Amino acid sequence: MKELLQLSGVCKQYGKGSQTFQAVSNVSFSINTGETFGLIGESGSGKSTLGKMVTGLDYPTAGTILYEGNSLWNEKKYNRRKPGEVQIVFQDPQSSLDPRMTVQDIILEPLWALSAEERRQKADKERLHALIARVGLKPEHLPRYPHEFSGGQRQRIAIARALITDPTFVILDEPTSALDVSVQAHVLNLLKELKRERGLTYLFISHNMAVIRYMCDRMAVMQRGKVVETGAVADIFAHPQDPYTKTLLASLPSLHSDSFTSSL
Ligand SMILES: Nc1ncnc2c1ncn2[C@@H]1O[C@H](COP(=O)(O)OP(=O)(O)OP(=O)(O)O)[C@@H](O)[C@H]1O
Repeated sequence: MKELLQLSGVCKQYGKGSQTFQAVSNVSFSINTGETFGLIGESGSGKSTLGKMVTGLDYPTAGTILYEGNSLWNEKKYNRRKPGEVQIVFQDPQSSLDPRMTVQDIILEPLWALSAEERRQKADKERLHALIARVGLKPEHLPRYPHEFSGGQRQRIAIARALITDPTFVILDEPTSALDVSVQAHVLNLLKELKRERGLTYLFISHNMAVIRYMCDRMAVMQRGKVVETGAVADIFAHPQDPYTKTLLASLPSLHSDSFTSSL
């Protein structure tokens, strides 16, 4: 399998002098083209920080991140080889969508990173309508504002926004954690279908083992900034090695009985 993303010895330290904090410590793993790679860990374990370093929102203080073999960072400078190729969907669509922008402007906004010619092509009305229909929205939604929508609909807007540039790699940072359990399953299934249809590769960040098992091929377990275990999801669920992974799995029986797993 071809490696799309390779992280080697990645660190992120915040602060200066005696006030430093190591949010990510010496993290290494690879993500293959076409897979969904899960990143699980408790709150504050460094998952979102890793996602931000891959999308260019924050720089690593040590280590390398290669995308298709090329380094994404040169010191603090993010090398955007093909703008729009890597996109991110955040956890909370309430705060990640600008309340002053219409749905249409929100979805089209990532196109400003592209060339004028590409922008014209990708902003084509028929293409936009096909995309919003695919994520479960309607043309009459386009002139409206985010507050007029439910949490699930807002996350569909965020997904359309991430896909408008035709990315190859999408980071899903707790994409359904803020949603009602019944809505979660619909959005997860939509993400699975979109991946298949578009040949996407996902980095799926979650603190929910049931969601990771449902969505991912391989996974890494993070604790306090470090990766404590990496492997195929089926293997880790069958034979967890690290005590922390075992603790996470021990919490699963209660998840089995919740309406998330029964609604899938
Ligand atoms: N800009 C920042 N400055 C200082 N510390 C930060 C900054 N961003 C994150 N941190 C700290 O780094 C640690 C890792 O945060 P991160 O958001 O990556 O964790 P997480 O695993 O994604 O947690 P959650 O599931 O709660 O989002 C946390 O202790 C957080 O407080």
